[in-house]
Formats: sequence, structure tokens, C-alpha cells
Amino acid sequence: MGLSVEDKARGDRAASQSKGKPARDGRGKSTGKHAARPPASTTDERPGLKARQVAARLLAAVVDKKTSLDGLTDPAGGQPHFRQLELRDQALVKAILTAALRFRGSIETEIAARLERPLPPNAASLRHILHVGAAQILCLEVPDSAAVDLAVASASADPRAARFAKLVNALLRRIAREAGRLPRADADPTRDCPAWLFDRLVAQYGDARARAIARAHLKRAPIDLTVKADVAAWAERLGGRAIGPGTVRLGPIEGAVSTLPGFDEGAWWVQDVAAALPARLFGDSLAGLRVADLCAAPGGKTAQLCAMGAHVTAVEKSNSRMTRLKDNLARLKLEADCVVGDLMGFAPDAAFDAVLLDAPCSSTGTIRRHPDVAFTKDDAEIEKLAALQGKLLAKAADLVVPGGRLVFANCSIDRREGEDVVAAFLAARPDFRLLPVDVEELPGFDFAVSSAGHLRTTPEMLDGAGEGGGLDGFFAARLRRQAH
Ligand SMILES: C[S@@+](CC[C@H](N)C(=O)[O-])C[C@H]1O[C@@H](n2cnc3c(N)ncnc32)[C@H](O)[C@@H]1O
Repeated sequence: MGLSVEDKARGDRAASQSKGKPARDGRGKSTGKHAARPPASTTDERPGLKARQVAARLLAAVVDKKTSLDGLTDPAGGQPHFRQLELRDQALVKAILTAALRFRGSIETEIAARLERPLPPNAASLRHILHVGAAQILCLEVPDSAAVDLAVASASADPRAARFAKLVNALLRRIAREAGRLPRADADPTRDCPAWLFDRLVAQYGDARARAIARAHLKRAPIDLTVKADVAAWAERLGGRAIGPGTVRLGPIEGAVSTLPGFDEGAWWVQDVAAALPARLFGDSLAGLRVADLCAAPGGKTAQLCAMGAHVTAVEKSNSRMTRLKDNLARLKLEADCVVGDLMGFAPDAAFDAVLLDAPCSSTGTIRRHPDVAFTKDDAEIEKLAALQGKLLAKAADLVVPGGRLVFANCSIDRREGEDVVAAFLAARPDFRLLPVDVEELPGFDFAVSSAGHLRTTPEMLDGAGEGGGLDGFFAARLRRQAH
């Protein structure tokens, strides 16, 4: 029988038993009691409550206002309540939101299945509190009792949701008792992929591949490192495996990557294996050449180009992101000329032998790492970004010497931001030709080369359905300017 918002007092006081959760240690012990606590006031100081309240607030910002989670959780410019949390609670908020967004459709289904009537449209705040609670119960190792109690306290402290506190209690206890853990092996992946995105994937890749991509989005992305040299030796030292000539894929690690061997000495940097492919399209021929890396921060590709022996000029419009790029290069003991400013106003003294443009995009290739992208982007945004990319590509082209090469790349899986941008560019610029990528250039990554000679990856490739598999979605095209 479903619960209704009017019938909010009806609650099953039976002990909460999490289904399928591993046994808990003393700290995470389930008390088996879920009687709703006295209503929390805004001064309720119980441990963990602020983290849940901030999680619900940030979920609202992502879903209702299309605000990027990276921005909201930025250590310097992020949401003030988030920044006030202790680091441990900040990590918990991020884990809750990652789960709540990755499995948003499944969580909504579990909630809806236990309601007699849908939540009223003006109950956004209640919905976010329920999603935050359910995400902990269904996806995280948080004791059910804590997830439920803190959701009830969050509702009680929120004037828009206070009258639903008992409903929150009853509903989440039922989910804890009845629902299995997420993700489920037999789950329909389309449930967790917003319709606007799934429709585009089907239109561009066909139904089967669209489903495979949506399934890959439910997996956590592994951590890849690009090493300066000796990939096999670093793979062994770090307990990972070499994939491709310059990438080590790590297994599960304890703590931050910055504590791993080789970080302080600058032997490697974090970069998904797919993100490392566009710079490799220049081959081994960059030593001593003047190369521009446009839209450069945080500098993964700048570092690759420097390590290949090029004289690199990195252009980036964001001051704070350029600071990160410079910090990264300093740690890696690599050097580049760094120019802070809008690419559209960049006027160097001379053109470049090679140019790499990693244009701003929808980032739909990184949904495994950034599940908020599926909620913050839409059809209109993709059109806007495609238009911007066309302008940036035209500007980048003017910076290439006759006979020089230009690589246009981004981490979108949408053709409008990839294949279509390049097709429009080539139609308008007879002084440029596509230099098709040959599968032999990327040993082990032949799957990443499209029949048109572009680089095109999507996250289900490289065993994206398996644990520790997959790669980011990326597009790159290599172009040459006519020699005159
Ligand atoms: C996808 S990220 C680049 C990632 C980077 N190439 C790497 O490999 O680490 C895009 C970057 O472009 C920058 N950007 C966006 N529009 C720009 C513009 N008009 N001029 C210069 N930089 C821009 C953004 O601030 C962002 O740092």
C-alpha cells in the first residue's frame, strides 16, 4: 500500500533492516529504532545534519537551477554552506550527490512506488530531502537509521517540508526495509538517463549503443595517470596496469592520489586515457616546434605537449584555472608560456606550427565522473556550445602556419559538438583538409577511430560495463592547413 502526503502519520514502526547491505561495524550499527525524533529546529546541532541539509540544497541547485556541481563544491568559490563544512562532511556530501544524481531515476522510482499519489509539484524541497535520504540507504554505507533520522530532521527544520516529516520517516524506512541496493545488475539503464540525453544518444548512436552508454554511466570511472616515461615500471610501482603507451590505470586506492609514489617528484598527472589521445594525434614530431594549447586549464594536454618537447604557449581565460595549470606544471617540472585571456582576443606575434584546441563543451563524455552533467545540460545548451566551438575553431585556425596542423577536441559525446562542427568548418575553410587518423597510430585503441578518420570514444568502450573499465567520451579531428 502506498503512502500519501495527507496520510503522513501512517508509519510502520518496525525495525529497519537494510536489505542486502553488508554487516556493519560498531560505529555503523543499526539501532533498529526509527521513531521520528522530536522536530528539529534550525539550531539542531546533531552530527551529520548540516551535511544532509547542504546535500539537499546542492541537489536543488543542480536539478532545479542547472548549476554545475564542480562549481558548487569548489574549495575557493563554491557554495558557502558547503565550504563551511569539515572536509570529511564535504566528502560525504559529494558522495551523496554523486549517488543521488547517478541513480536519480531509480531513486525516484523507489519513492514513487511507495506513494499513493505523486508528490505535489510545489514539494521540491521535500523531494530533495527524500532523494538525499534514499541515496544514502540505497547506495552508500551509511547506517539506514542515520539516513532516516537525519532526513526527518532535515524536513522538520525546513518550513516548506516540516509538515511532511512523518511521511519522510515512514517512506524512507520502507525503502530501507524493502528496496535492494543500487545498482542492480538487471536494471534498465534508461531509467537513470534523462530523456533529453537518451533521445539524442539513440538518434546519434542507435538504440543498442545508447543503452550501452547509459549503462556505462552507472559505473564509477577509474583513475588514470599519464606518466612522463616508463609506463610499465610505474604501473608496477603503483599497482596499476599500463593501458596505451603513456597511461597507468589504477585499481582502488586508499586516500588521495597526491599521497601516491611519484606525485611529489612530478612523474605523472591524473588524466583519463581518452583525454590523453588528442595530443597523441600529433605523433612524435613536436620536439622543438611552437605549439599553442588553447583552452588549456587545468593543463593535462599542456603537460603532454611539453613532455613531447614542444615550446608550448597555453591560453586560458580563467585566472583561477590558469593558476591550477601553473601549479600542475611546476609540480611536473615542465614549462610553458602562459597567457591568461579570452582566445578570441589572443594575438600572438607569430603563428604556430601546431595548435590544439580543447574547446569548452557539454562534457557529456564525463558523466561517469560528473553525473550532474546529465541534469545541467540540455538540447539548447548543446546548440549554444556548438556555435561557440565553431567560432573558437575558426579563430584557432587563423593561428596555424601554412602547412601546420590543428587538432580540435572536446569531451562531448554529441555529434553536434564534434563531427558537425568540423564538417561546417571544413566547408567554410578550403585552406584546411582533414588528416584522417589511422588505426595504426593508436595501437590498442583501434575502436576509438571512426570510419571518417576522427577520434571518437564513448564510455562503454574498453569494457565500460565492467568494474574499473571504460573511458571518457571524447572527440578529436586532425586538420592540416594548406602550404599555400
Ligand atoms: C575542457 S577544459 C580544457 C581542459 C584542458 N585542455 C586539459 O586538457 O586539461 C576547457 C577550458 O577552456 C577554458 N575556456 C573556455 N572558453 C575560453 C575562451 N574563450 N578562451 C580561453 N579559454 C577558454 C575554460 O576556462 C576551461 O578551462
